[in-house]
Amino acid sequence: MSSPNWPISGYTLDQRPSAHPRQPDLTGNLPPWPGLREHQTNLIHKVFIMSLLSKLIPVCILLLLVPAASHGTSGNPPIEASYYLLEDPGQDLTIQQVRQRPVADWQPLVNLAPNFSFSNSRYWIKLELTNKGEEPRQLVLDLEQPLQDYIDAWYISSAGDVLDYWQTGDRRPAEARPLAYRGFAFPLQIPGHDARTLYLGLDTHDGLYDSLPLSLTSYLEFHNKRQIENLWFGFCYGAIVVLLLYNLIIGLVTRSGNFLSYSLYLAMFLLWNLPFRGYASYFSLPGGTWWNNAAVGVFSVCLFLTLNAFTLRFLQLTHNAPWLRKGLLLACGLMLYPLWLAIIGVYSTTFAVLIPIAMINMVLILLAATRLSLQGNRSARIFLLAWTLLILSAFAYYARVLDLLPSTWLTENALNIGSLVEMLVLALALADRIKQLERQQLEDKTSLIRRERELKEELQKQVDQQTRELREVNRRLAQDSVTDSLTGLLNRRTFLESLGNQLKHGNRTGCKTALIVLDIDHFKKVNDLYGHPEGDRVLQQVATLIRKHWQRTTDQLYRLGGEEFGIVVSKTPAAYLRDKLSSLSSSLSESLTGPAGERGLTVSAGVAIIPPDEQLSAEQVYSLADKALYESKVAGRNTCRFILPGQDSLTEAEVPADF
Ligand SMILES: Nc1nc2c(ncn2[C@@H]2O[C@H](COP(=O)(O)OP(=O)(O)OP(=O)(O)O)[C@@H](O)[C@H]2O)c(=O)[nH]1
Repeated sequence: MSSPNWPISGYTLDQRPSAHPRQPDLTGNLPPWPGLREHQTNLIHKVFIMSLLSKLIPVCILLLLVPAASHGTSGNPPIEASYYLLEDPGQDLTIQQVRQRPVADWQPLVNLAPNFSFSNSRYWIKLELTNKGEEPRQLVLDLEQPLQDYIDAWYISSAGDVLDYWQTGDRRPAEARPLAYRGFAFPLQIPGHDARTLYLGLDTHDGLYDSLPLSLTSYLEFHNKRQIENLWFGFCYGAIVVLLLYNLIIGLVTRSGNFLSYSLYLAMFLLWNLPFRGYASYFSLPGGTWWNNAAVGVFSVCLFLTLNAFTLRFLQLTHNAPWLRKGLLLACGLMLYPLWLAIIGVYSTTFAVLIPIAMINMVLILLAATRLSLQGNRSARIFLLAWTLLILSAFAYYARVLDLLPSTWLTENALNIGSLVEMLVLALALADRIKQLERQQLEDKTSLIRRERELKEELQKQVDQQTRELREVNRRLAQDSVTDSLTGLLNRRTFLESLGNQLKHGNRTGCKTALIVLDIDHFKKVNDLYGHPEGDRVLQQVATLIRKHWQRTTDQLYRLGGEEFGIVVSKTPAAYLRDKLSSLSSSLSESLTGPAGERGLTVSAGVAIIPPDEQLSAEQVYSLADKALYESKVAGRNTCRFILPGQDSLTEAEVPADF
């Protein structure tokens, strides 16, 4: 494989070019460098766009198989490279002064990923290269930090001539970059058995440095690494875009706040990550350098705001952990200040304020997820897993930067992998939440059906019970409507109807029917002498005695009104009735006593006996009995008269024995 010829231009320090010119090489031939650069640009663009669209899993598998590009040079014989660092607190050293500084002022740079963090100093890095071999070598010094604001680079020959000079950095136009690359890479050619020195002057907009990982590789290694890196980033971004669209569509269709806030979080991640990783520099917007720097701060804040919105909804903190919810809302409020700082372009202070708030914010989120996980919340456990994976990947990434872990493909891309896995696990958590909701809905529905059935059964029981009670009430009402409340005997309401029925029954069956009408003698006196309540008591006593004497189920006992009682009997001979009445009369005279114990209350009776062939109405029969009663009263009371239809009444003695 042939390597491109690299230019060696003979600029002196006084002939510093404003850009990096391409001059004929030592043999007088024009090098292919500018064309190569365009070729690289096109290639990287194509690869980036294609990989964004492709999102193919096999690419990922392929990447897993590719070993990481090693730091330093490869091949034989070796290139000797020494790094030195010089701090310029006053920012007033010129390149001439820097070059003249004694060796003792330079500190060997042991860690090839120095991080000056918040500092207003200017820093100088000197790279001394020696080619021990005979062949010329084409190398690239890769400064994999897309956010470095200003970089001035001088490439000096062993004779002290300036061979190349670049002014670049993310606050300078992307076209000024030595290589079309999201970071900053400096092409360095060194002839055989010769030495070169590269000076890098590093400065910031307002005093914030990020880690500056330096690596020296051959051009081919650099090129391969960048291609793979772009494929990998394209895959990650593509996957996130797919996730974003998928969740956004679900969120819009279902109007679910969980999906919408998660989509917003993904969108903010993309908007933050593109400038943060240096890919935004590919999009040549007017004022792009300003936008890219502002976007890192603005979308960092937006990332946390949308993350909090998602966390609040997903973990249902309003209900599950109200005080952590308040904490996150407070963090959101505080973040508005760095958001404003980022918008007005105060870059360093933006992050000086944002970083502590963001750290507290993350602790609150982890606290909430841990707390709910310990309470058995399944969604919180998946959420916690997602964040744990991201944090582990961040540790792996920074451990590599600090040389605590070896530089492998995995550790170099740990942050990307972690972010992607975190988002996938969060998407899984959302899917799981839907499953849980469905299960919950099914359980709710089942329990609702069960409860409905129970309620129906309960209602049916109540209806049955109330129906029974209603029937009982109706029965009692019906009973009460035909019962005399004082004596408990049947009242006059159904008397005539029942007597009529009995007469018809006697007609049909050939049985005699008898109606006895009893009346207490001189009852008025009882009331007058002892009072109405005592009169009531006497009426009850009479009713009790009547019940005792007439116990057959077919006997119908009535209180016809006042002190008058009626007894309807069937199939009973007159002699038997006479004996019964005689017994009743004796019992009455013995039992009916006044309050002072005096005896002598008597009753008179009239008995109408109706043979079965008689067609008399109930009224006629009652008139007959009443007539007989009247005759008893006229006869002096305390006696009984029997009467048959169409005949005169008979005394007890006149009643024939076989009648
Ligand atoms: N304590 C009480 N008295 C009643 C009730 N119904 C009617 N009486 C009374 O019964 C008495 C009936 O009086 P009368 O019709 O003159 O009959 P009597 O006094 O029994 O006289 P003779 O029937 O002719 O023997 C009246 O004083 C009525 O007020 C009742 O439910 N309770």
